[in-house]
Amino acid sequence: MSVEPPSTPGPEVGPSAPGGTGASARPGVSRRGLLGAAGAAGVVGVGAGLVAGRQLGGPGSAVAEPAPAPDRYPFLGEHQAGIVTPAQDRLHFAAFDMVSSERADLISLLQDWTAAAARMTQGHDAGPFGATSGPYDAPPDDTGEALGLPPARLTLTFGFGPTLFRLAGQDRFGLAARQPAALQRLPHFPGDHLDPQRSDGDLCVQACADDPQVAVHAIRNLARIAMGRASLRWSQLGFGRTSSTSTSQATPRNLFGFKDGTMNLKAEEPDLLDTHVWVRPDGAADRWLAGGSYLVARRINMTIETWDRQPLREQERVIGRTKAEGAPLSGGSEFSQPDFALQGRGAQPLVAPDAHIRLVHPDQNQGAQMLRRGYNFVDGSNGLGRMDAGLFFIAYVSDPRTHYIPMQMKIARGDGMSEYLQHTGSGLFAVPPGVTPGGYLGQPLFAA
Ligand SMILES: C=CC1=C(C)c2cc3[nH]c(cc4nc(cc5[nH]c(cc1n2)c(C)c5CCC(=O)O)C(CCC(=O)O)=C4C)c(C)c3C=C
Ligand SMILES: [Fe+2]
Repeated sequence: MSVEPPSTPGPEVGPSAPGGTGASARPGVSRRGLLGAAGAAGVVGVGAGLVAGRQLGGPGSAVAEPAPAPDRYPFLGEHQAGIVTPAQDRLHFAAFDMVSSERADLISLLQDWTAAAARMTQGHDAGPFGATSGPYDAPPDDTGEALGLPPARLTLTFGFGPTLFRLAGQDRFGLAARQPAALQRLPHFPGDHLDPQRSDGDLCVQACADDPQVAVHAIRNLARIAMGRASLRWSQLGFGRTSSTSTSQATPRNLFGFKDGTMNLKAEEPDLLDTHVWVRPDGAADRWLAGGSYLVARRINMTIETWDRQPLREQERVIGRTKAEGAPLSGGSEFSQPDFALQGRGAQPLVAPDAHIRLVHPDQNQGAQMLRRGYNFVDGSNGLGRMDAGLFFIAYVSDPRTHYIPMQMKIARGDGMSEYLQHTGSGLFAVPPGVTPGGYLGQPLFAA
């Protein structure tokens, strides 16, 4: 893995650079850079890279340090990190609206976000000076609450909403001709109770980490950097992952108490990811999205108090799986394929006709699969003794028209689980491919 050295100061700062002796320099050591050595070489605005490879015992020692579990993921790559990356435990998801209508501001924002994301995902402060260095009479280029914290496997995944391309018929940034046909506001589904203040947005950022403070720090600093160009529209915290995205992970549980993520697409299935997650462009409009994906976000409230009063038999009937092991009610163990034809007493199907796993199974959806990456949330209580709780559903798909919308319509119309759900937020975003060395997020979108 390549690593990033502490950044060199910009020329505008001169003697107040970190470690400098200028009268306006702040005392103190520049930041998390002490902890985070690995990095993001070659990214716009970020310094050149070094090669990692610490050895125990110093030069000449024959004993190589055992490879530690990675505490950070590379920022550069063919695809953005945070999609097939093993799902971390915490989420801070944010949607932004552009407040500037200048194309140059959008591009400079994406460049600045690229540089900051490359730094923060490697455990560094958001800017080259850090929270406690730099000009004493200027705001620090990092907010400071992640000082001393490890990278915590932070990933930052960026997306573009339909309104970035066209808003009220207006081509705001000269991008209208590049709006993919699939990138439209999601349709209204039966039972939707969407809050506009928790929906849509020009841009989105999914911050995932194993430490909530690291995820929040990242979003906060991206919002700070965006000031004057984009502003926060809405955001959502998640405290526990509800899916596995790698066979190396145990299946977690959602707030209904059931294992969630058993049949999810996994990083170890590249052929299926090519078919169901990564975009295959079908024309000039979406060519820039090759290697990218679509992110579906749905804030789904779960009436857990009502659910908790249901007998175990009913809970298992609604899901179609056992609560203990997560095995299909047709038999077998967690990873067994359900047998939807198998009947029990009274010739009733063992997996009920309106069971969730029957309705969402690929066989019932023209083979469509998705990579789910959702999180449990509790946003306090409503004053009537009920928690504002649920599942912040995130899914990555190659085309929402075939891989999300028909399935969601089916759930909304006929899934026994819908009785316990209310969709309160929604968004669809095109997720550009990963950043190449020297490039910036979404750069192919702006290419001539
Ligand atoms: C439109 C897509 C889906 C929504 C919305 C959705 C909401 C939702 N799901 C659960 C709980 C479980 N879902 C499970 C499996 C599952 N769910 C979807 C899609 C949506 N779920 C798919 C595609 C699958 C996998 C189907 C398959 O390939 O066989 C499961 C079973 C365990 C698992 O396979 O992950 C559970 C449990 C909740 C609570 C929820 C909304 C709050
Ligand atoms: Fe589901």
